[in-house]
Amino acid sequence: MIDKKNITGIILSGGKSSRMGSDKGFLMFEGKPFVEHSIDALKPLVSNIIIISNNKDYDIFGFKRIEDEIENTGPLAGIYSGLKHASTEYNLVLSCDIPLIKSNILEKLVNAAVEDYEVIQIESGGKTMPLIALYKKQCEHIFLKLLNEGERRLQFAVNQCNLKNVVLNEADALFTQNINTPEELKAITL
Ligand SMILES: Nc1nc2c(ncn2[C@@H]2O[C@H](COP(=O)(O)OP(=O)(O)OP(=O)(O)O)[C@@H](O)[C@H]2O)c(=O)[nH]1
Repeated sequence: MIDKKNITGIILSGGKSSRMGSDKGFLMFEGKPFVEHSIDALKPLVSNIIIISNNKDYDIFGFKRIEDEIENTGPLAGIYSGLKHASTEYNLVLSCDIPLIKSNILEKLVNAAVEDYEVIQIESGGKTMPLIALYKKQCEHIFLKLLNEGERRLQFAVNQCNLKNVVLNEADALFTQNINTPEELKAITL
């Protein structure tokens, strides 16, 4: 397993949250803001955490916050900013809208990094999840090239890398649910 000193946690907390109507990272679940669930899942596995957001409110969590290098361009640009500022070879990237996430799911990504993959992503219920994934820092170069060409699609960009999927069983898949709408929020808090 990779030593945690070689892994940075990168949390994406930008974007428009247009479907939710308010910044998803600050929605509450089980007494904690969503973003804190991502922070807590990362903590045992990484040596430091960077939050990628233009919202200064995220400074209350006490981690380094990086603003998007390229604004309003979606998660691909957010990951690019994170990888550019990270100083470790490996980087665990998480969105801020997966409040059920747990460290043992992320550990599966770290344990899979035995060969020379550039990206290792979760596959859950037949869906690939590049926002629950381990990225090598070197991906920043291909991502910048694609962004400069006008590319915005994260999965397209990830598919250009040497890629492995870690397939979750049905029980583990529950922990990767992402919450985009008030209805989805209501459903998990019932
Ligand atoms: N730093 C950064 N993060 C982003 C950006 N766009 C989306 N994200 C993050 O990427 C994850 C997935 O975002 P989406 O749900 O696809 O997009 P969104 O803009 O947050 O929400 P919608 O407007 O409802 O699509 C979330 O954690 C967002 O915070 C961006 O431009 N910059």
